[in-house]
Amino acid sequence: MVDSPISAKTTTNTAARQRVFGPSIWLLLAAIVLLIVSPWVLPQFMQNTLVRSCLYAVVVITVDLLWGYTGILTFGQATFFGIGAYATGLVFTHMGFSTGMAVFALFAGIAVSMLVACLVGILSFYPGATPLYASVVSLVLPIVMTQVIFAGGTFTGSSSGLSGYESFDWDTSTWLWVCGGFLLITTLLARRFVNSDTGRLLVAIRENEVRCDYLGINTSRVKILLLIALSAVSSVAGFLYACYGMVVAPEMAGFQFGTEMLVWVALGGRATILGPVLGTLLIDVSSAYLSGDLPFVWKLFLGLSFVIVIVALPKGLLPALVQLVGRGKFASSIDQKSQLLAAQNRPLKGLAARGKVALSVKGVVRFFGSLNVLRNVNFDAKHGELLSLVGPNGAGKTTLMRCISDGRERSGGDIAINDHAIEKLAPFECVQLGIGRKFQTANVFEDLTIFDALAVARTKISRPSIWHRTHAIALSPPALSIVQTTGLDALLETPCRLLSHGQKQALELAMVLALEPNILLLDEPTAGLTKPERTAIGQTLTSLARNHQMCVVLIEHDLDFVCDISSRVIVLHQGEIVLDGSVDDVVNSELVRDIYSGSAALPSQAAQKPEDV
Ligand SMILES: Nc1ncnc2c1ncn2[C@@H]1O[C@H](COP(=O)(O)OP(=O)(O)OP(=O)(O)O)[C@@H](O)[C@H]1O
Repeated sequence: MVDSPISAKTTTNTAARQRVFGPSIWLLLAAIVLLIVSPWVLPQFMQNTLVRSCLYAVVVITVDLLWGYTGILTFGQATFFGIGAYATGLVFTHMGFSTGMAVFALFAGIAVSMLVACLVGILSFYPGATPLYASVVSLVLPIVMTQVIFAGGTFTGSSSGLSGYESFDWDTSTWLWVCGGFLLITTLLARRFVNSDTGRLLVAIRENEVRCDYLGINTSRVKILLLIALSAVSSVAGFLYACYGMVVAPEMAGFQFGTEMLVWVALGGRATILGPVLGTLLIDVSSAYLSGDLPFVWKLFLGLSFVIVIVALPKGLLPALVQLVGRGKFASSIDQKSQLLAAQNRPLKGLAARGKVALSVKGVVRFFGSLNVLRNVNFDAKHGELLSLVGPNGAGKTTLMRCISDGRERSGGDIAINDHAIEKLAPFECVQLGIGRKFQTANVFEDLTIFDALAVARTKISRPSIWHRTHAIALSPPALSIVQTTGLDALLETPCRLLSHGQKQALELAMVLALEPNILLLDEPTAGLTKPERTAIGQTLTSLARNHQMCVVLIEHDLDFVCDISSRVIVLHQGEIVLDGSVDDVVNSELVRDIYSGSAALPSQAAQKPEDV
């Protein structure tokens, strides 16, 4: 049972997972030295400000992970900072201070934050929720939190907050080491995390969540878990803030702070970790010095800088700076060569158990308001069958494919995949039953490389690590064959956005095949391809059906192509199946000719008696 290498470029079968260390070792050493010597070189005021800025920067990292990497625009991270701070303030004020109480306050803050994050996550990311809805929920969260604090009266200190409680008796330099060290460790862990398999998955979700869903990835769960983990980090920052400052106030959990953090992330550079950290330190320290002397001018200056950066440097300051000094793409710190391996002589891991019938469609109907797009569609498809769905524009072919791959799509009827009724299953759950769907227009991850896109496609089969980054993946023979025959294996480090239309189509097909499905749904896979590319795809599809016993269901407008490769053809017209037979049946059908010439009536309509009309 081995995975064999496929080319000179990929001639190794060493460990598939390798460690990733960023190139910023000098930056790290400089930060450590700066942190150690800061009490001797920085004035007291600056040290005080930096303690606060370091804690803010930790929360900003969580905002960057959510917004920059995963595409979740959130105003709510301030709330978790506030919960951590208030848990500490409340415990120290009402129960007294001791080391034991501090540990209790720390864990109480983390627990409450995680609980709130879980509720917010479920509300924001339930299947079908839009990104806008998630942002609105995150907007409401700090407002609710502030109102809860106000309503707490003397218990929470209402609008005045809590102050004057006892805390750790450390000097400023110790606090700076503790909080600076916390920031340093959080930054390193975050860099490591975003360079891991899971970091790559987060970018995929940001780039194309629908594609992830159809790759069998439960994106809602990923986002909820991420939110819960990051709420704990923000809560620890809040705990340290409350211990250090010995004061907590409603503003710490408020909407304004949540919004300011978004500005810091945007200014520093989204999805870079280091950019938002440096941006926060720079802006917060500058604000501490300048906002007292120039309160209005400083705010105006900050607002203007934000607008200018967003317009002129949409990626933020750090990426622009790095580009200026010619270091290429900032975020990329991975120097290992990516490898594709052939998964040979092993049972395919992703392959769902085959049913007696691959696909069963019974009485399926689909309405859009009063528009009846699918009417009582019935057919079965077997493994090893290459079934083409044809019909004029608007016949309902794509709608039927959507109904097969998403249990929530149809208005009525039953569909079973490998003998399992799909009921109301979401697409990622239908994928678990053995289905793979390729969309009409090439649907890949524009910002990922070809290798990364294929690696994301393997998420269902190979659990992504939160620590390591996989640099070698084993593809099933069909997926590998597509990659090799289309030359994508020579372009593994190329970002998908640079690929031609045909290459994107091929990559998407390879991604779907990497799932190791036994039922393949393809919506016009040859659209926009050249003749040789069409021939190559046709040969691959017939081989998938014949040699791998895959059930291939194909929507296609090119009838010559359909006739060349299909073992069976279904003709759909105005949402009804009007013919289900062999290629010869279609070629010789008067009805099909009439349908394509626009003069055919539906059999159900033709069968109607004049008095019924
Ligand atoms: N979300 C929607 N809301 C309303 N009508 C829709 C929706 N999706 C599809 N339709 C309608 O359903 C009908 C069938 O559309 P569908 O895309 O399934 O046809 P098709 O056979 O795949 O066409 P084509 O070959 O042009 O892709 C069309 O009249 C279309 O306008």
